[in-house]
Amino acid sequence: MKSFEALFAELSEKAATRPEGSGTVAELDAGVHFIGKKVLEEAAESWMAAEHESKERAAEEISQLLYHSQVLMLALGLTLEDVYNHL
Ligand SMILES: N=c1c2ncn([C@@H]3O[C@H](COP(=O)(O)OP(=O)(O)OP(=O)(O)O)[C@@H](O)[C@H]3O)c2ncn1[C@@H]1O[C@H](COP(=O)(O)O)[C@@H](O)[C@H]1O
Repeated sequence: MKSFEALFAELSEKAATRPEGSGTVAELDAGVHFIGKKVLEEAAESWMAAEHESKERAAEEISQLLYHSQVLMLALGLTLEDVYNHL
């Protein structure tokens, strides 16, 4: 199991070292407009899974929403603290 902080550390490392085959690097290269659409898509899929599917499916979609949100943060150069400051 991976925590939100551990995932962000992993993705930050990928963004810095740009390993071959990383989906995160590909998504960062695609840019904020592309990443924003992924965030919106996963938000919609989380909602649909919550209303019409199972708790397990909703958890899966929410995990993807968190992942794409972190990629958006990286694309903007935001840290976890930048976001936590608003919680
Ligand atoms: N948690 C995730 C994660 N969640 C989602 N995704 C990506 O987001 C895609 C899901 O969006 P899609 O729209 O393609 O999927 P979909 O067809 O809508 O699928 P569903 O939403 O219907 O299930 C997946 O194919 C992955 O590419 C993720 N990619 C990576 N991670 C984590 O990030 C780490 C680094 O990944 P890489 O950069 O690829 O090495 C990995 O170790 C993982 O832990």
